[in-house]
Amino acid sequence: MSAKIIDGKAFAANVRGKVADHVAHLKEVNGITPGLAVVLVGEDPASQVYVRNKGKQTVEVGMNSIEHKLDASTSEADLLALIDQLNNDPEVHGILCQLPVPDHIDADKVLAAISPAKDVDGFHISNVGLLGTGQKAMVPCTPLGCLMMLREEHGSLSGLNAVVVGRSNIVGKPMAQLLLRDSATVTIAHSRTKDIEEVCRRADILVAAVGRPEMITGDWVKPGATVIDVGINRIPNGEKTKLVGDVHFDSAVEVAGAITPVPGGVGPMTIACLLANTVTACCRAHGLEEPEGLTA
Ligand SMILES: Nc1nc2c(c(=O)[nH]1)N[C@@H](CN(C=O)c1ccc(C(=O)N[C@@H](CCC(=O)O)C(=O)O)cc1)CN2
Repeated sequence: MSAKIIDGKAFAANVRGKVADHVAHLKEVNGITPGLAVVLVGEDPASQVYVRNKGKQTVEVGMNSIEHKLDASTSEADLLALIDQLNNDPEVHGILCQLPVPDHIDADKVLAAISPAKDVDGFHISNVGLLGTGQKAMVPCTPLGCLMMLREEHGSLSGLNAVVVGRSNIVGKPMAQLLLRDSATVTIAHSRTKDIEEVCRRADILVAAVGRPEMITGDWVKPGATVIDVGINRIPNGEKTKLVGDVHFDSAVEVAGAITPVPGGVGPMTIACLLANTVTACCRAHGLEEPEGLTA
């Protein structure tokens, strides 16, 4: 039997709708318009597309979009000065620096310079610590999107066996923390994990965030499991290229109970959750009630 396909595009549209409703409420009742500042350094083509989409969707939900596109040769000091300026701008509620940054810039330094309260990517060490200790944090967008889809699929995640394949700071580790927070039994698997196929086969929830095209095949999947594919890999396809996940979709779809496709699964949720985090940051900054269903 074929799995249910989780429609990330539709899910993301729904999240954006909720964000837009809350933004309208903030404007009408409180006279506040949330503002998101996005900083891009250099001309990486994929980053340019992501930043363009972030700006477009920010405006579509009624928020202010502030874009800073800097030359690839921008010095680290100049970038840090810009972040300092944005940290001190009361019109800016969320700040992010698009990753990756050019090699001469230390990404960790940049992330540490963003005010934790405006860190809508949830990458600042303070937010990492708050999430890890179960406190109110800004949560990284991609794992937050995965969590929203899993909650919708399962209701409660309590007691379910969740396996996260991948241990990156941006996806794998925060994903594991979020699953733990929802009382799942969590395993993080990675390139050194012994019998990784067997570990994956025990998962009721399998999150693939390893960055290796189609590594996880159907025989790694427990029948009926929910498979969330975070991978975005461009591979050759004849004369052209195509986008695939970390999961071999055609075999996994025959075994799983529900599965996210690539494209159109987790990806669209990343920007939707960025907008959700921005409205959350704005509410927190002004001591206002946070929107329901848009945070972890
Ligand atoms: N500061 C940040 N940098 C990066 C992040 C991030 O969350 N914060 N994540 C990625 C890039 N990213 C957003 O920034 C992102 C990636 C993918 C998608 C998406 O919608 N993907 C589509 C396919 C797109 C395509 O055709 O290429 C999908 O999966 O359906 C949105 C946002 C790295 N940098």
